[in-house]
Amino acid sequence: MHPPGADTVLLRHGDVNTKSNTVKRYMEEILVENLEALLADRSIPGDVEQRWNRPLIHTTEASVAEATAAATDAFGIVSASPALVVSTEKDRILEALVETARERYTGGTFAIDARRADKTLPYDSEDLAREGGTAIWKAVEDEFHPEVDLDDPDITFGVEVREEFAFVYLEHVPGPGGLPLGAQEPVIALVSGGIDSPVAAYEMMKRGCPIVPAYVDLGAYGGIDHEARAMETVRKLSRYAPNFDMQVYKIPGGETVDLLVSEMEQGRMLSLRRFFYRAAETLAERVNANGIVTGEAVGQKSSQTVRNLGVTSRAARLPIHRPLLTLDKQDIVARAREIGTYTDSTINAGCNRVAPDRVETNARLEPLLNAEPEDLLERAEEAARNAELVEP
Ligand SMILES: Nc1ncnc2c1ncn2[C@@H]1O[C@H](COP(=O)(O)OP(=O)(O)OP(=O)(O)O)[C@@H](O)[C@H]1O
Repeated sequence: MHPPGADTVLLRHGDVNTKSNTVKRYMEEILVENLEALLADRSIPGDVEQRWNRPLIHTTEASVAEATAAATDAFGIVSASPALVVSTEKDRILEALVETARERYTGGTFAIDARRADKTLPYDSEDLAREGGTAIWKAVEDEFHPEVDLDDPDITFGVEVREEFAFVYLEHVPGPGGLPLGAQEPVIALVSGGIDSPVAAYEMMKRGCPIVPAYVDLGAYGGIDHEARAMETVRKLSRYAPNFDMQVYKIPGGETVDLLVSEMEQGRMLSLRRFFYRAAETLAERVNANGIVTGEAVGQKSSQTVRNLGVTSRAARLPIHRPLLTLDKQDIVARAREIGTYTDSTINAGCNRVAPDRVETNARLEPLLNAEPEDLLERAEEAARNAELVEP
């Protein structure tokens, strides 16, 4: 809900504010580019203005809700408020509060949340809260029984007074927080189309890392549905990053999977992980990426016991980032729903089909190396060199 006449979106960032001025300016520039790309991608009219601490989107009242929704998909944005912009004169602000209350207040408790960045003005935020509260009260008391509740109001009238303008708004729509996408170096995201890996990729994007998606084609153990699902999740992630290339590297792994299934029993899932990591590392060298991200979480699967993660991780020298490491499955599912990558049907394909009846939970490196094909890692390197780029 926004005040009548609201045609501006007031944006707040969080971690960007903790940076030195030079870094902050750099990150704000990236943020503005990303916001512009999100608006353009969704055909929402609007100009983004880079402002110290509070970027703004100037749009139309008809598009202000859509612009707010797009802005709260931008990594780095903590919250956004569709706002009416008025001059910093106190009377003009009170008038805007009254107009907003007349149009939007429908009874119940209310509060005013007033902030003033410009300390040279002849009034302070307490004056605004007190006089604004009285003005709203008078404007609606004939029709309703207004009541002030500062702790848990039904409606909050926000006022933020900055150097040149004051903003009046009714909501703080939460954004993802984090850092603007592109503020960090890219990482290879191993995506399987399951529930976990898209969430893990999203979490790295949230910290500013562009992702280079990589899907390992498991041959007969994967199949067209498996691949289609992986591509679908990348498409969903790309909605958050319209100005970043999200083509998928498809790494051929079918022959190696067949070999692992025919030659190994207990440790085969671990050797398959080693194949993934080494292939991802080789791809990282090829595309100048600086890490690998997976959707693994401690103990979620037998290949994800701490011992097994320790053993399999030795296949790569690059760091393997596991942003879901300590999350419970239900939290990951909730996150997947929030970001739109959740899929509720399961297909019997991918790693589940490769898993042997008796799984290894307590691997040791030496016996695993002795059991797996001698050229496993060379195969992974070659597969990564042969990876083809496909449109998700
Ligand atoms: N075919 C694949 N291509 C690329 N990466 C994969 C593939 N299969 C698995 N991975 C990566 O390995 C991780 C562990 O896979 P696994 O199937 O054991 O676990 P998971 O927790 O069920 O993951 P997901 O839900 O993402 O499939 C995945 O999160 C993903 O990062």
